[in-house]
Amino acid sequence: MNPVLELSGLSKAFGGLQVTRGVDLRVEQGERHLLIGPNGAGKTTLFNLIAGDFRSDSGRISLLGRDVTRLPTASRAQHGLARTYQIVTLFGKDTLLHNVMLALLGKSPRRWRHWGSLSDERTMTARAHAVLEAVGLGHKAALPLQQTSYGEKRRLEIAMALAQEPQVLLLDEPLAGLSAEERDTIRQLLGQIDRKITIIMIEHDMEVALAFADRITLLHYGEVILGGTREQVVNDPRTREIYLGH
Ligand SMILES: Nc1ncnc2c1ncn2[C@@H]1O[C@H](COP(=O)(O)OP(=O)(O)OP(=O)(O)O)[C@@H](O)[C@H]1O
Repeated sequence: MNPVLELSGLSKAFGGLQVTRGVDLRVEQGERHLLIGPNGAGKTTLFNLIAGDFRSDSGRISLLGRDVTRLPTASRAQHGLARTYQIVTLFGKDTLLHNVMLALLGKSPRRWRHWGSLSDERTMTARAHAVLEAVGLGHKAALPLQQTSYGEKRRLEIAMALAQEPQVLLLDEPLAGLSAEERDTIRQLLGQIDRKITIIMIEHDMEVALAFADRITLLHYGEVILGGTREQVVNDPRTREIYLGH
């Protein structure tokens, strides 16, 4: 099978600090792939390289069989990649509905024009409502975002990424800072995402993350230490030594 995402020899340094070291990674269609590693291992940097927020110094990124190494972030999104960020990056004064509509517009070529016809607008509004319903926020559509809880914002972020109908979704610590109840809501939400969408996730909550993952890659000092099935990586002594044991 062809991988949906393939990284070959990817490297990145910030000044003298080498944070990504010759990373090779293959992710197959529909896979739930977990990136683990101690703080500072370079996980978020790898997401930034994949999404195009940072430019790699060397190596190659192939998305759905296409070389996207030199493409800007927006083009990668057009080619099927969506991500959420570790820090909530939404428009606080705007309603939940408008936030989702902005995400929908981000995917649409209409973005750079004015609104199209009234029926276009109706379709867009209906889709935004459907996306909010899917993450259990339908009843809050008209509320300004700043009146929602942190957990709801994190759910909205996932909704906005899904609204773009990605083929590959990057989730950066979707459970960070959430209560046990909110974590459970996100866990269920993640479990409901269509298997056609490939997901790569960074997450430190091992209980949820391990239940979710098919395959795991362990990073340390920017380098892939090992990758394999969940069982292979969990049972490897290096995982305990470098990550789980700390
Ligand atoms: N824009 C930047 N400029 C300089 N150094 C950076 C930049 N972004 C990340 N780094 C450094 O790169 C290293 C890896 O950081 P990164 O955030 O990728 O790690 P991480 O594995 O995601 O960590 P965490 O689990 O704490 O989120 C760190 O030493 C960090 O300080």
